Amino acid sequence: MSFDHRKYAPFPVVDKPDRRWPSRRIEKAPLWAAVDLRDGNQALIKPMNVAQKKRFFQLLVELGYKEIEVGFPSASQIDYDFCRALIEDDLVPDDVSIQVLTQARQELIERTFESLQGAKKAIVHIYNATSPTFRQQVFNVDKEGCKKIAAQAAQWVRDCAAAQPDTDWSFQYSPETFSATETDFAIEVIDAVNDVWRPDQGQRVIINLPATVEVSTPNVFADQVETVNDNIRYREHVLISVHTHDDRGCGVAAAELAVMAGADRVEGTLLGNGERTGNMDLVTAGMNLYAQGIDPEIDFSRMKEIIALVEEITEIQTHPRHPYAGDLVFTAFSGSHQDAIRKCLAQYKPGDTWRVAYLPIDPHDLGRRYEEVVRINSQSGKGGVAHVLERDFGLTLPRWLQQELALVVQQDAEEDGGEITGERIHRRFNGDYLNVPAGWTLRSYDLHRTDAGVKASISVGEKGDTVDLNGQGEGAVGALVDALNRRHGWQIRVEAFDESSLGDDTEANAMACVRVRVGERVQSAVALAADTTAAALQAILCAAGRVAETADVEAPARAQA
Ligand SMILES: CC(=O)SCCNC(=O)CCNC(=O)[C@H](O)C(C)(C)COP(=O)(O)OP(=O)(O)OC[C@H]1O[C@@H](n2cnc3c(N)ncnc32)[C@H](O)[C@@H]1OP(=O)(O)O
Ligand SMILES: CC(C)C(=O)C(=O)O
Ligand SMILES: [Mg+2]
Repeated sequence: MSFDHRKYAPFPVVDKPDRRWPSRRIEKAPLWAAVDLRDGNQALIKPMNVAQKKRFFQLLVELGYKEIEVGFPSASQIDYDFCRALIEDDLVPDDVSIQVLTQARQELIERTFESLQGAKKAIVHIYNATSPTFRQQVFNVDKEGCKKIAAQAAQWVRDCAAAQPDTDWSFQYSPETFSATETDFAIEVIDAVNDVWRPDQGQRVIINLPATVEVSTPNVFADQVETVNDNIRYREHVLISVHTHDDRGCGVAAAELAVMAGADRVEGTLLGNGERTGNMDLVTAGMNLYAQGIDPEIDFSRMKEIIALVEEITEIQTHPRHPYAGDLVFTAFSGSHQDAIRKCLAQYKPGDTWRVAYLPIDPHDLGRRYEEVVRINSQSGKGGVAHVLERDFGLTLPRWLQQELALVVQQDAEEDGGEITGERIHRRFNGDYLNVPAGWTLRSYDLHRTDAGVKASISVGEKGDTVDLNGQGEGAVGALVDALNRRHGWQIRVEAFDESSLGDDTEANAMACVRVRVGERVQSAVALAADTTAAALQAILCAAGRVAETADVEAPARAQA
């Protein structure tokens, strides 16, 4: 059997009874570093060319990222050329630092500094892997040997920087595979690097803690970060950064808990592109803050632009359920969700704190439309159908009619198997309730109030082919019902009747909805008209006409002819 979990060992828990991070809250955005052009790039089937890197860099700058890892210039001519272009064409704003990565090898470090000649400010980022697997199987070094690689490289970096004093240098060190390294050993290595760099003497230093491969639950990573935070030398003089990957699907969670555990800075990529399952997603992490009322300091209102550019350059499509960014993340198909969203949206006023069921943020903030929020399929209920008619066609139906229409729409959806558009619901509504059967159009009406009630003379039919119906009742509707009963020998009972006025932007001013019973037959109808009386009379005529059609009764004017 090859599917055998005994091949794997559990990651050891960290014994840390004094952990403080679980009761902390993130109250401001960390310093973000975008590594799309390096870590994201090294994961692409087709790595970026210089022109693509320029466009991506420009977007990152415009969004608000201040530290951007632009490549691995000692490894690739494109990355080298890109660095030169950024510097020589003066493409880096004064408040933005470019960052470059290199292995802890002298010739590579020297070439890296060469690529940065003339930069106003830059971050040189060195790494070596520190975990037992790497020490034993990849580098074949003991702990001392591993520490020496790091300290030696730190020295080369310091020397190279000293030779280019016009640049404002930051130094960054990553104990690669930190999360799989014994934490006390990682601290030893970090201390050895900082003993060379001396952040306490004014050198800006970033200590970046990578979950190169995510190997544990995020709480374990947070414990590791808090341990480093509490025990490294020069802590108050260095920035602690985290760089998480998403192998277990928790890259963002691990970074968030790490910030609670003391990290000042977070590295990631837009939409999470990166090696294997990806890097920590800057969009999700930033928007998670935003949804808690914290300024992410990045402009995600340009979400459509972010998605378009990332998709074009990475040639990777965004999952429709991708947090905040996917096509479907603001869409509810299920009935109870739609009902709750509709009720909350109706109560929400601009300026209120956002409290809308099932929508963690306002879709408008990311350039999305409320039109996408409620979409109808067989999982939908009356609330959703009503919402679509209200939203797209300005029609607010009474509850009993919502229920009736929703059943019909659900049948359509079940037969169809997919989504039912707003237009189709509207067509169904018109066909089943609103369209007037031939010969049953209200032409005019004349009402006389007497002591006995209302006497009505109602002209019905089509142009040039009308008849007057005369009846008496408590009101106009009663009088029409009386007239129809006399004419057809029916006993019409009005079971439900609702009328409402419509918005200013509609031709009709009033809507009436009726449900009548004629013997065993129940029929609902709706009418839109210039006034409420006309709407009520037309709705009754429409319902009567539908009953007549199925009972083989002629329309009044035709019967007369
Ligand atoms: C987790 C990360 O994302 S780390 C970044 C990874 N990104 C990349 O590797 C992309 C760019 N890299 C490259 O193009 C190449 O690896 C280069 C140009 C940097 C180096 O290429 P090469 O010299 O051919 O070596 P190769 O790629 O095979 O690297 C392996 C050698 O580097 C050593 N090495 C690997 N990482 C490091 C490091 N961080 N510091 C020092 N030495 C290292 C290995 O021990 C091995 O040495 P050996 O040849 O003596 O056994
Ligand atoms: C080089 C480091 C920071 C890295 O990308 C990783 O460990 O994932
Ligand atoms: Mg990485």
